[in-house]
Amino acid sequence: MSLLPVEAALEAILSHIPPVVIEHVPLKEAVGRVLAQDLVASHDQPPFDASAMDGYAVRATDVCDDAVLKVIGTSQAGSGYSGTVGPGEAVRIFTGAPVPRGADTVIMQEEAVRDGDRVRFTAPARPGHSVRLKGNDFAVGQVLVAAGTRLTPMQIAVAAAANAASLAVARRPRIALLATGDELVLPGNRLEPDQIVASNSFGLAAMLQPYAERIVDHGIASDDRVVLRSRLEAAFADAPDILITTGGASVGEHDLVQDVLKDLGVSLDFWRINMRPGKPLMFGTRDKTLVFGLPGNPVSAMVTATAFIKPALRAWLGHSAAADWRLPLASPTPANTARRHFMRARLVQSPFGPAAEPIAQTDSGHTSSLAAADLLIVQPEHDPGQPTGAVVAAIPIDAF
Ligand SMILES: Nc1nc2c(c(=O)[nH]1)N[C@H]1C(S)=C(S)[C@@H](COP(=O)(O)OP(=O)(O)OC[C@H]3O[C@@H](n4cnc5c(N)ncnc54)[C@H](O)[C@@H]3O)O[C@H]1N2
Ligand code: MOO
Repeated sequence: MSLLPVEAALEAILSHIPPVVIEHVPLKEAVGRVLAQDLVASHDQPPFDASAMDGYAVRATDVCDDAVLKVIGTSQAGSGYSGTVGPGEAVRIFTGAPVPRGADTVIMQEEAVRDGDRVRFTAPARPGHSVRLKGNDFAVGQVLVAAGTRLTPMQIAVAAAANAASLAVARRPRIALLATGDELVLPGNRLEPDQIVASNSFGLAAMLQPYAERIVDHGIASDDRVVLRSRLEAAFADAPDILITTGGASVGEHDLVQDVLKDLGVSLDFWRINMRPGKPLMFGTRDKTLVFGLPGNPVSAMVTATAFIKPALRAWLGHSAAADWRLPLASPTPANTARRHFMRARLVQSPFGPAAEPIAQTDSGHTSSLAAADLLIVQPEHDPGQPTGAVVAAIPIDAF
């Protein structure tokens, strides 16, 4: 049976992503959200020519050898000097205060000798020095943060400086999770023989939380058609934007998820994707809900979520596509098969900078090696294997 290339599956998924929906959130809640409209400056910053130092505002041409100027007033932050600095005059000024009319330069107080209302300077005036010109930081109409940016604390600060009390960000999807499998029990229980602790929904919820308005974990459904149907109906009743199942995606008699999703009206593709780990993947839609059926093997579930669901969520939020990293190998990779390999690897510091150290483990049930990984090296189909130092593509596991 021929396997679907990774790109083809991703393209098919992305074709179902709805347009970004804008919502406005207070600045205090905006960090980590994806900006949906350019943040454009509506005022000049600084709004006036401002002093960068505590000192004296002067006309630079007045400050020559032995010149003594008359101090005619004070300009403080929040309370500027309303007059004009004329020839032979200076204004005492503080950091952030408006530079008064007539003055073009500020000389810091360490270079001034004050005597009553007179001041002279021990250093020459440099015209324009220590003056932050109006609009020097940003000017009206300037795009400060582009739509599609995931907001950092620095960008929240510039948005506040630009007088924005709220920001237009992308509405985040509501995500529902359902694990399937008779053998599964929740963490914290005593294990009976044949039981396995359900880990997928926990890993997925943690992975997807930064993208989601809400994640509802619908728990575990047994491999029973009636039970599975009612659990899926309950999950759909909430009208989630995205429903993710894990397990039951393969070809065994107990792999019922596909049938039941179809019974429930999901228009579903069942793909066998040319990748490892993570060959079986279901994708479909029901009304406005996108449905992902991930394989049950824990490494396959997390890797398919990284390769398909994270890009889908970035697109959902209008976030500019994340570029894979390019990193040198810290040790060689073995030859690949015909399937693209998302190879576990550590990020290590080599004498030449960061490098990818491949992890040999490839079992799709081996969770501890995935937990030790920082990266998934994306090894092309049929790759002959690469030597130490070869530059390879890698997905940083913890990146947005
Ligand atoms: N004859 C074939 N068998 C299998 C094929 C195949 O092509 N032909 N594909 C294999 C591949 S590849 C994968 S991946 C798995 C996918 O199987 P399912 O999606 O049906 O997953 P299950 O059988 O339900 O579970 C597999 C494995 O993972 C454990 N599991 C399931 N859910 C969880 C969970 N929530 N938390 C932790 N662990 C979970 C489960 O106990 C099994 O050990 O099929 C292969 N077989
Ligand atoms: O999806 Mo599977 O990982 O190749 O065991």
